[in-house]
Amino acid sequence: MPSQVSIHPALDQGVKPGQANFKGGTLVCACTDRPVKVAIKGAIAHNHACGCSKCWKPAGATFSVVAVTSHENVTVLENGDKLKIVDPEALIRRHACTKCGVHMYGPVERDHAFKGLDFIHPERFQESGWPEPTFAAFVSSIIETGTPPSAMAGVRSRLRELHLEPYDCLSPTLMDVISTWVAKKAGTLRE
Ligand SMILES: N[C@@H](CCC(=O)N[C@@H](CSCO)C(=O)NCC(=O)O)C(=O)O
Ligand SMILES: [Zn+2]
Ligand SMILES: [Zn+2]
Repeated sequence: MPSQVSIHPALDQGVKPGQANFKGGTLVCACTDRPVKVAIKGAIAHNHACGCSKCWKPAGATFSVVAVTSHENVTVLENGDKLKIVDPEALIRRHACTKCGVHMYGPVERDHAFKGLDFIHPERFQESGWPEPTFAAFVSSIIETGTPPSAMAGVRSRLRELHLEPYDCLSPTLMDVISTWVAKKAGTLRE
């Protein structure tokens, strides 16, 4: 009997594997009139489901689907006048469509392990074949947007069923990248 817990409309029927040779495409917002279009010329990485309150999610989703790409891969193609930065002080400077609310790209410009990367939502690619999410991040954060703590065991169990290992921050790989960067900057790690 499949679980009734909903993670994201694009994942609830099973996570569809992407194509290894996916090299980008065009992200399109949800507007029917003058949609914002953003070209991503290159691979995307670290695709994951994110439970944080800041990432854009479609209606009905508990988690977002979010990945990174190099900033140099990102070009606004059409209707960029509709974009506005959600929170200029945030690490991820999410550029959202002011009409439909979809976040189109979010560069990290600050001195940080992720500097030079942009966060994007692969479900907005007009092309298919983007690499599937491989883990779930900030799972406990869904409580902040209204999921009752009593539902968390079911959510984590459903994520594991979908092969999206749940973490309450980022994946160990990404947390190691951040800590390595911090340690090198502090001079506690020299390798
Ligand atoms: N509990 C908070 C967590 C918000 C948070 O730290 N989000 C992460 C992950 S976003 C994509 O994986 C983050 O790095 N945020 C940086 C930023 O938002 O600028 C909440 O739910 O709000
Ligand atoms: Zn829009
Ligand atoms: Zn997030």
